[in-house]
Amino acid sequence: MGYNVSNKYDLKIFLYTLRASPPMISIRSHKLEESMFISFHNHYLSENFRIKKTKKTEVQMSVNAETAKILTGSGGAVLEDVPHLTDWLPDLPTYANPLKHHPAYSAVRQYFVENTDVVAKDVVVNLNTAGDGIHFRRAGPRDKIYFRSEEVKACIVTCGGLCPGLNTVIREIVCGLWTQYDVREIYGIHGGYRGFYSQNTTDLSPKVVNDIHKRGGTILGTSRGGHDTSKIVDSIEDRGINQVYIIGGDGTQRGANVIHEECKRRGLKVVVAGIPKTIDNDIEIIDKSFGFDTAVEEAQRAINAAHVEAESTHNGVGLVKLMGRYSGYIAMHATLASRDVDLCLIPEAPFYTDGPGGLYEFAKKRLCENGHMVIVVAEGAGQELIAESMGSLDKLRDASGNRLLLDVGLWLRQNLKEHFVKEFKEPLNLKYIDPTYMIRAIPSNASDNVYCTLLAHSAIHGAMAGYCGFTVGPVNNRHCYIPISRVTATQRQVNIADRMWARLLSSTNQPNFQRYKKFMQQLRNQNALKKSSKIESCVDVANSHSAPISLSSSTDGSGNGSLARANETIPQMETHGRQ
Ligand SMILES: Nc1ncnc2c1ncn2[C@@H]1O[C@H](COP(=O)(O)OP(=O)(O)O)[C@@H](O)[C@H]1O
Ligand SMILES: O=P(O)(O)OC[C@H]1O[C@](O)(COP(=O)(O)O)[C@@H](O)[C@@H]1O
Ligand SMILES: [Mg+2]
Repeated sequence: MGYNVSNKYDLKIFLYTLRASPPMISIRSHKLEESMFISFHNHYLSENFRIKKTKKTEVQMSVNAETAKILTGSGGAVLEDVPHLTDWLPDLPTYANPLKHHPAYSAVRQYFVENTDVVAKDVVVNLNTAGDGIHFRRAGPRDKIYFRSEEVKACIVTCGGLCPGLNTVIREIVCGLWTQYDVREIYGIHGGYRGFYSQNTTDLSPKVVNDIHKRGGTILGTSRGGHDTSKIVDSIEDRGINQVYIIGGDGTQRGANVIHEECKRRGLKVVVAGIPKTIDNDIEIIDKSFGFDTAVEEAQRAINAAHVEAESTHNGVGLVKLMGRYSGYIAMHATLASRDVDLCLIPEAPFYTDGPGGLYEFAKKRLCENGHMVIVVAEGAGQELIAESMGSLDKLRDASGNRLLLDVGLWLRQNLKEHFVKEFKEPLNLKYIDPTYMIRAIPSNASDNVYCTLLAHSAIHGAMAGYCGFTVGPVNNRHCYIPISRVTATQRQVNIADRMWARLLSSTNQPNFQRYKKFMQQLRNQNALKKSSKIESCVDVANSHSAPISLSSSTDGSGNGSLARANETIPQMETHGRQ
């Protein structure tokens, strides 16, 4: 079915018709301008809405009614809703929320959240179109719930990498269920998703979790990989679990969504509630992830140490590597907070080393001016540059399928040192600090603890109210239930065209590496040239039956292992590969 729209108002009318529509509807517009297209795109981009520019003057918008649960209010607000148990169990009985009689909460004037309360995804809007755009269901306790206290059998699992605050979330889910909803059966699943297959679980009660928020890590253990949907749901069914709280990052949330879908397919009265965890702050839609503040704060200690070391010696360079696989938020915020950093490198902002506007030139200038400098690098920065300068390396993956990174910290350390000796005849006093795991293995700070409490409480209120397949989190400072597929559809990254990155550039005065594309092209051309000449020499080597050359890592002056130098590595790898 096709709809023609020429402006946002037409679109609104179109949205009213969605609920009665077939799975896929397309709309075309011949009048949409670029700015309107971008605005549509920002408002509606998700698994539920797809927007494609098919021709220069034509935009096609489709709504995937199979995944979407889209509601429109009489004022024109669009709600991207989360699933509810009644979607597949329409006759479930409801019960009065016991919080009505809770002594602590009885003082709250408007305690229960109305079902019509929604939170706008975008708070900065155009005066003429205010109220348009996507909204999410506001989190919080409902007056009617879908579980009796004695019926609830809840479990909690933590998956993926560590993050400060995991224990606080566990603690607050347990204490919240126990004290607010009188739930007594709460189980801890051991070691991530694979823990569902093992026999053992831990009985959780306020007594067991009382002081766990003071410890880093997760008392339940965690893991990567090992997700088998049907085995997990079998285990949920066998144990009679009806509330599953899943704490983890993007991978974990994807896993949670398929568990939810399978529970729904089997017609089970089981809610799956996701609590987003990521130290990298790379989960879309929500304002910020828990543990991020703590990590940025802890990173200050490493940056301070790097600064002290650097300014105490001649040509002192402090190099700090921080976490951030695809998103450089920790590095960016740690740099902005510190003010001692001269150069911040993140995955979203490519850099290059040699020539005008490059890193070496900048480092030389900064050392001449100040005598020292501090560099902060996110672990995912410069991956393309390193891979190209070292020759193509295997793209290894961890058990969850995440790409394993080339070590940008070691690479920078070695290349900076070598370059300064070779080109400027000046040795650097470079101190490399790698606190990556130290910033995520600590307990959460005070503000993260409060944040974790809100997340946990929002999750239990949502589960008791029968919502499921949701991720909980603050959107514009208001906690919401967001469809899981919405937060996993894309990954949040630092927008280098945004004011925050501009603030960083103006505080460090670092170059913006505008010649990056040109530099990479030159590097590729050089490598291609080397490759063709090496193939010729390899043929000679093979003909003369010489011994194979093995690929080994070189050592630096102090005997520490280090990465092989780029222009030495390439011929060695190729010669070895051809034997
Ligand atoms: N697409 C997916 N479908 C199902 N499970 C997944 C998916 N991606 C990751 N997982 C599971 O989620 C867990 C955590 O994923 P991982 O990527 O390691 O960490 P994080 O959740 O922190 O991003 C692992 O057990 C992994 O098997
Ligand atoms: O060594 P591990 O446990 O695989 O963790 C390394 C990765 O974990 C992270 O902290 C984020 O992991 P998650 O995807 O689990 O949130 C990255 O910054 C880092 O690359
Ligand atoms: Mg992840």
